[in-house]
Amino acid sequence: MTQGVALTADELAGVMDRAVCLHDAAAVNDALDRLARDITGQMADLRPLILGVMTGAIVPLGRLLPRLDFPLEVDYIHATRYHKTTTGRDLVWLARPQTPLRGRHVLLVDDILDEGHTFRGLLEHCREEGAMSVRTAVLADKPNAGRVPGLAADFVGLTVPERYVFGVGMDYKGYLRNADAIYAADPVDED
Ligand SMILES: O=P(O)(O)OC[C@H]1O[C@H](OP(=O)(O)OP(=O)(O)O)[C@H](O)[C@@H]1O
Ligand SMILES: Nc1nc2[nH]cnc2c(=O)[nH]1
Repeated sequence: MTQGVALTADELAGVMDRAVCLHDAAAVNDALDRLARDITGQMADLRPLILGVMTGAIVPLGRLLPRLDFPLEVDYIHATRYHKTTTGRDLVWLARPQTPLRGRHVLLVDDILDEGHTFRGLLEHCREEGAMSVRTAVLADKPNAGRVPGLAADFVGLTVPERYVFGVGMDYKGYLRNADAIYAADPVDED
């Protein structure tokens, strides 16, 4: 697998300085509250299996779970197509969930929906494994003309423009997932 570029603290500080804040920490909190309310409304009685899509889901899922006050199980699924870069390629599977999916109501949680190839592959996998239903939740939705036709998330926190975004789980070349707001990288940093 492609390794991330070793960026220095100065280089990362430059990326942050040039970036534009799209959704600040308060807006992200509100979006997580809304997501939790919507998910609860539809899934509270389904004893769902929630699958975090690693690695990006780690922050939004970790913040969503304490907001969900009903019986649920959590596992993870790991597939990547950006490999710590800013350009998507083929979906590479790194881990399949250990929990059997047969007969389960599954909720896939990810940080961002962009072209949709990741969700398409994961939805296919869950259905092949016999899930009774599969829903999708994302913190950030990036509508674009390259989207897999007909693919949309069931639960969306925020919308972002067609820029490379990072923060709240989303990486910039493997870094900055820990930023507590959602930023758009400057075009000079997008290569
Ligand atoms: O809709 P798509 O165009 O398929 O892109 C969305 C996917 O891209 C990112 O994952 P990435 O492959 O970068 O792995 P990561 O979660 O480790 O950052 C993100 O976490 C989504 O899973
Ligand atoms: N971090 C990050 N990951 C993505 N995966 C697909 N699009 C994006 C994006 O804009 N940012």
